[in-house]
Amino acid sequence: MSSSVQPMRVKAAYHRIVDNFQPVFLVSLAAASLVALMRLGTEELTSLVRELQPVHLFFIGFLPAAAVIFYLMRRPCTVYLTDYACFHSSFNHPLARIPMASFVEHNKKTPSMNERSVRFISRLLERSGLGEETCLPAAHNFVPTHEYCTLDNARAEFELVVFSAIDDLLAKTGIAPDAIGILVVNCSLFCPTPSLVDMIIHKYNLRGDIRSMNLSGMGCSAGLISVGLARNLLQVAPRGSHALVVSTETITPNYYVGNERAMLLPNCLFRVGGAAALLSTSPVNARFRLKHLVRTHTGAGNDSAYRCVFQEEDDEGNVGINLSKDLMVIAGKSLEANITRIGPLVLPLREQLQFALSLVARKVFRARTKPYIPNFSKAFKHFCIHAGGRAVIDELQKSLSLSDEQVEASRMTLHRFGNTSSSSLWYELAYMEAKGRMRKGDRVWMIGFGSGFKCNSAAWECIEPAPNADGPWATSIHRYPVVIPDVLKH
Ligand SMILES: CC(C)(COP(=O)(O)OP(=O)(O)OC[C@H]1O[C@@H](n2cnc3c(N)ncnc32)[C@H](O)[C@@H]1OP(=O)(O)O)[C@@H](O)C(=O)NCCC(=O)NCCSC(=O)CC(=O)O
Repeated sequence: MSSSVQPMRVKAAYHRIVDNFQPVFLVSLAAASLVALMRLGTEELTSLVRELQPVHLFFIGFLPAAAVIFYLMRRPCTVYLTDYACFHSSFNHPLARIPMASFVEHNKKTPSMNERSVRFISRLLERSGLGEETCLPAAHNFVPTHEYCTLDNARAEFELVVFSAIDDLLAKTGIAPDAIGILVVNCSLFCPTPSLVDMIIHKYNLRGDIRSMNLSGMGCSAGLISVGLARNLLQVAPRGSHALVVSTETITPNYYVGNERAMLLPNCLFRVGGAAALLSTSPVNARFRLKHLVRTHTGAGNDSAYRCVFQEEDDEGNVGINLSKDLMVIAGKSLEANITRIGPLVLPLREQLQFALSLVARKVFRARTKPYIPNFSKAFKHFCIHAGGRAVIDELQKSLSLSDEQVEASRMTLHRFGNTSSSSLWYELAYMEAKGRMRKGDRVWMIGFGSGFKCNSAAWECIEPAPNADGPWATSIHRYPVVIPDVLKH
C-alpha cells in the first residue's frame, strides 16, 4: 500500500466514525459488555444466568431493540444531490455577452447618470475581476437602457435563465416533471405576481399537490437557505421524493440610474445567471451527498450588518442596492460565526481543540491573541466561495488561509460569469467538475454570503463526479484559469 493511501484511509475512517458517532458508541458499548461477560468463568456465567428473573430477560432484549428502533426513527434520512444545471448564454441569443465598452457607452446615454459616475463605473469595471464574457439582460442592448427595464422584460429574463437551467436538469436526470414533489425558488430582488414558483409550475405542468416556496429579499446566500429548506421538507416527505431548487437573480429591474457610488457598484458586479438543482432522499443516480448545512445570521441588533446590503432610494428617488464599504469586515465576522458552528461538525479533533482554546482565550479571558484559523483543507478538498466581488474573495482567502488554487473556482467564476448572486456557488462547483478535479469521496464546502447579514454554508461529499465538462463551462474551460492582473489605481 502506498504511503499516500494510508493517511487517506485513516482520514476516511475518522470521518465515518465522527459522522456515525451514536451507533459507533453503542456498538462499542455492546462489544465491551460482551467481552466482559466472556471473561467470566463458565460457573460464574451459569449462576448469573440462573439468577436472572423474567423481568431482567425482558429488559435485556427490549432495551437494546428499543434503542435501535428509536435511533432508526429519529435519524433524519440522508439527502442527495441528484444533479444540477446552470444557465449559460449562447451568442446568438439577444441576452448575450455585452462588452464592457458597450456597457459604459450605454451608461453614458442614461440621462440621469453624470460623467463622474460613468468614469467611476469604467474604473471599477477594470478592477472588478470580471471578464468580457459576462452576461447582461437584453435591455442592455438598447439605449436608453432603463426604458427597456420593464416588468415584461424582467419576466422574459427569468424565464430564459430558469427554464433553460431546468430543461437542462430534466434532460440530464431523466426525471419526469410530475415526480417533483417540492419546489423552492429564491430570487432576491424580483418578486412578481403570480410568483416565480407559479411561473415554473405553470410552464412544467407540475403536480397540483406540490409544496412550493418562493423566497425573496434573502440576498446572495439564499441558495443554501433553499437547499436547507428543501432538505427539511424532503426529510418529512415519503422516502425517494424529489425537490427542485432554483436559485437566481433577475437583473433587469435592478438597473440603478443614479449617481450614488455605493449604489453604482451592483451595476458593475451583478450579472445574469441561475441554477437548478435536484435533491432527493433516493440515492439512485445521486452525485453528491449533503453532509451538513449551517446557517448563521449576524444582523440581530447589529445595524451595520443589517444595513450593509440595503435596497433604498437615493436623494433623487432612484432605487438601488447600497453596498457598504464595511461589507468585507462584516463578511469576515459572519464567516467566523459560521465556522464556529460548522467547524465541530467537520474538522479533525486536533483542529477543533486549537480553535476552541483560541476562542475561549479571546472571548472568556479577553486575551489579545489572533483568532486561530482552523485548517479547513483537512476537512474539505474543494471550496466554493460566493463570487461576490474581488475584495470579497480576497477577504475570505485571507480569513481561511486558502491557497490561490483553493479560491480559483471563485475567481474564475467571477471572471467568466460575474456575481450571479445565489447561483454563483453552482457555477463554481461546475468549474471544478469541468476541470476534472472532482473525485469520488471528495468533500466540498460551499460558503454563501448575503444581505441580512447572513453566512450560510454547506458540506457535500461527492458520490459520482460529472462524466464530462458539459454545462456552463463547456465552451470556455480550456481557457481557464486566466491571470487576473492587478490594475493600478488611476
Ligand atoms: C469594487 C472593487 C472590485 C474595487 O476594487 P479596488 O481594488 O479598486 O478597491 P477600492 O476599495 O480601492 O475601490 C475603488 C474605488 O471604489 C470606491 N468604492 C469601493 N467600494 C465602495 C462602496 N461600497 N461604496 C462606495 N464606493 C466604493 C472606493 O472608494 C474607491 O474610490 P476612490 O478610488 O475614488 O477612492 C472592490 O472594492 C470589491 O470587490 N468590493 C466588494 C464588492 C461587494 O460589496 N460585493 C458584494 C456584493 S453583495 C452580494 O454579493 C451579496 C448580496 O447581495 O446579498
